[in-house]
Amino acid sequence: MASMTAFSATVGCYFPPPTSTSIKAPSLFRCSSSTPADGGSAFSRKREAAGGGGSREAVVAGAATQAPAAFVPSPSGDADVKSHTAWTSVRQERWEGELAVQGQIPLWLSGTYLRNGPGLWHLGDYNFRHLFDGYATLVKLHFRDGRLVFGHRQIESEAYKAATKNNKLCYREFSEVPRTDSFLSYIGDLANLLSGASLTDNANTGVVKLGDGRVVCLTETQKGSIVVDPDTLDTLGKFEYTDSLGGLIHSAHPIVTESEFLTLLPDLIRPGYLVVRMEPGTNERKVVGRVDCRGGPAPGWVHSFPVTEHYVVVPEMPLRYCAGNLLKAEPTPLYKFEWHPESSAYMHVMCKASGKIVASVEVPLFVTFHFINAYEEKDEDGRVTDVIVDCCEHQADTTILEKLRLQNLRSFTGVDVLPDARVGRFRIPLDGSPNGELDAALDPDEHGRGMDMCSINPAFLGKKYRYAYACGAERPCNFPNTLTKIDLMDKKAKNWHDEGTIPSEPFFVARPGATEEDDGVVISMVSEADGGGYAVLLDGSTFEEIARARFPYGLPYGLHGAWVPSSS
Ligand SMILES: CC(=O)/C=C/C=C(C)/C=C/C1=C(C)CCCC1(C)C
Ligand SMILES: CC(/C=C/C=O)=C\C=C\C=O
Ligand SMILES: [Fe+2]
Repeated sequence: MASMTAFSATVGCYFPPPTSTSIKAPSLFRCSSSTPADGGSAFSRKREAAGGGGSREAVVAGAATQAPAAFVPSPSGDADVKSHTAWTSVRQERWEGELAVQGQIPLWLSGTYLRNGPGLWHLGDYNFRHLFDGYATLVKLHFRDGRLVFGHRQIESEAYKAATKNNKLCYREFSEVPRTDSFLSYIGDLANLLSGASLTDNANTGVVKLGDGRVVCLTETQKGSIVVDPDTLDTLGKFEYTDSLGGLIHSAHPIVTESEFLTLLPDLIRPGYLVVRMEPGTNERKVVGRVDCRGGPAPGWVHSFPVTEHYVVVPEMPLRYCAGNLLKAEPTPLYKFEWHPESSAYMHVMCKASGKIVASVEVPLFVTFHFINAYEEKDEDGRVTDVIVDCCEHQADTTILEKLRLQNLRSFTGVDVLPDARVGRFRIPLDGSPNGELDAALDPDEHGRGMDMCSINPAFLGKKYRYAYACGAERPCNFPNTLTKIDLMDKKAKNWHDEGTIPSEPFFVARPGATEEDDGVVISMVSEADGGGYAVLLDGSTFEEIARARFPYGLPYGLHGAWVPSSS
């Protein structure tokens, strides 16, 4: 599709032609109190020339030009290698406006797609190390009557506000730790470190719509649960858990439906996990049950976990939390985690109704961030014999964590460096057998041996399903760069690819009234190499592109999204 050169001015504002380099915001659209005290000055362009990879203009909204390319040094120190837009900090704190659409947005698509992710990776001249360190950038695509309004805004976590006010890191992020002097001056004493007071609340991983309508941005620290307004993207305040379950961390990916919010609380003191459930309209989690770890000095990392109709599956991955690493100032090779192959890997199956463990099996070693789905398999008498669990599996290789370092992401030279991944399918027997199986659900070459950032039709959560949408690889690459529809029945994949771009997680939205599993659209936001970007809509069934809308400037890579349907 040809790209558009003009943008609509009906909702937001006029964009000057992309060649312009000036940014002048109409005062109407200037940020108000949310603008960091030091405004643009804390984010000087000097850093780009110095190889920072960040690109942050004066903090304005409502007016934009094509983003200037940011320069980062190549591994050899050559300053000519441009940082891909996906790994370049968001250029301004917020923007909102209507986009010109090429193609057809289905008229039934009415609501807001929200996407969250780490979008600001520097403070002044200081550059963060890891993709997961960035301050949260929340993006919306509001669809109505075939039209599209786009907006983005930084989430005003305590960590973000303190960092922008003081122009330095004040809380512990995924890999970044404040320097002792600034840390002590801001936070206080060591007790605050142990109590979790110094942990980040930077809600940069995902966003969920609770059954009661509240929209919450999340990360892996419990304090990083932040309520936002899905229309204005305003930060409304902390989501406070009113129970007394304690703990500091939880899974980044709760299972959220109209009727419940289920999550896992890893217990680092007495290695295990609490499975907890929260009813819509409340802030109180109740314990469903507890799983004790079978191996290792600590629980395995639970970035996500799967459920079936009747069971919660608790994965015990050999990539385990490490309390020692948590306290270290410098990042270790696996950050806050440690790889313990000797501890083996396990899958525990808990009955949702009783909290009882119905199976606990040893499985082959595995590494995953994201479980795709799970379901119960029955025999001819209707008895459940096995639980099937699918995930984006990194071939039991932890190097993917290192590949997500910004320096590595920014230094793609055309050499293929993305480690292989596959759709890993676990079979967990419920007959008391001690072992479960793990195999590829389809030939990984179908999707270029890249596999992550998945979604399914939410009506098939926990049920036998056929289709998954995810990012695969068109090699050579250093990061998944295709949108891929996986057919788990035919064991085939269909791939969409736009050379040089990085698309974010393909998010499936079902057509209201649909009877086929893949009747709907798939939404993704695409970052181009040189400062541009666009939203793309694919038909969920044919996987053909049906619409695209250019952004005024490209956005950094974002992680996970949610759909908030229009209320009328
Ligand atoms: C963005 C993403 O996918 C994961 C983010 C994970 C984060 C921010 C984890 C943070 C943590 C700490 C700040 C200390 C405790 C351990 C851990 C949960 C890893
Ligand atoms: C970006 C990512 C994990 C994000 C967690 O929320 C994984 C990418 C894996 C690449 O193959
Ligand atoms: Fe995730």
